[in-house]
Amino acid sequence: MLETVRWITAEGNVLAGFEEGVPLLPGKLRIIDQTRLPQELVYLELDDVDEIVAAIRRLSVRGAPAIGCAAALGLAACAQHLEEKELLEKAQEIADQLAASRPTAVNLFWALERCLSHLTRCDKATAEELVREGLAILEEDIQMCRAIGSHGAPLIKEGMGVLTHCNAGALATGDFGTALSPMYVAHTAGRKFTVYSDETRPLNQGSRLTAWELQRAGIDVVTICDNMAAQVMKEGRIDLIIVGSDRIAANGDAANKIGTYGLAVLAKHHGIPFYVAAPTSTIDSSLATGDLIPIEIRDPAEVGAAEGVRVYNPAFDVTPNELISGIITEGGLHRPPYGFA
Ligand SMILES: CSC[C@H]1O[C@H](OP(=O)(O)O)[C@H](O)[C@@H]1O
Repeated sequence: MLETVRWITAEGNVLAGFEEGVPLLPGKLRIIDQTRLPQELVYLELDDVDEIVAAIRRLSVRGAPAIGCAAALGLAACAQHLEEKELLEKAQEIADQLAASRPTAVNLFWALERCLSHLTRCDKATAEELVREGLAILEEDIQMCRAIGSHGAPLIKEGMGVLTHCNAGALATGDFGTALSPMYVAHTAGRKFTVYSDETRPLNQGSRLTAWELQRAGIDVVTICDNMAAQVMKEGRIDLIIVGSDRIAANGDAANKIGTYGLAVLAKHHGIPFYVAAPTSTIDSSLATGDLIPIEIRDPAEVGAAEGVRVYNPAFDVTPNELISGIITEGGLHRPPYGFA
């Protein structure tokens, strides 16, 4: 278990789901600061919207489901400082600030919208109601990730080499992860396999986070540089690829960390099955195709180029549905043609 996103009450109760009788306010959004991993496991406890936005922007908390969970509980943490009479109006303003933190992961917008609409349906709009809804979103995410694990685990056979990109593990979700969840389930079932984890430049979520997660779990993991993936496939070391996603369009086109599209093209060339794992909260049915998915362009400084040299730093790319062998959600393994109405 990794307490990526939790609610911590003033009494120090760490909550993933709602517990009757536990005082919810005053409380704070508690996250693992992923910028400090793998050297240090440090928690941040936040209840200020500017600090929460900054934490999402610098990837202290990251990964589509984790960002959604953090935004929901972050909204609640900020709302507890509001007067009840102004809560509905100010909660919308806080949600707008949180929504402006990153553009690609649809879970961010889905979670905020769900919390605000919950508030309008309540007899009385209170911060405690926002905590309850945020904890419901978190608990549902954890269960969705567990279900993804059970649906995806049969793909991982004894002795396989499994390649993954970036981090779509427990750290990117409420717990268990999406792409890594089938690996955890297969490992628990006693199957032996090796995970090849792309370092995933420029922020190295793979070498820093995925390798750390899998090593902690006792799963055999090999870190490779991104530019080694083709050779590793050519050498026959990879039997299966499973990646996460930040937003999936109605036709199954999937946005994920930059470099994923290239892996899908290589997988096609080498005849390697390529799967995307994501909860249905990552599906954006309002977008017909993946070219409509907004792609975050991040700070050039992250790339570490020579002073004064121009840098292009898109954080995501889109894999067309025809390159995706299957999409694993909590509802099961979807095969093409995809149609997420
Ligand atoms: C389970 S969503 C994980 C997804 O999010 C990551 O992006 P970032 O690290 O920038 O938040 C990456 O695309 C992962 O596959």
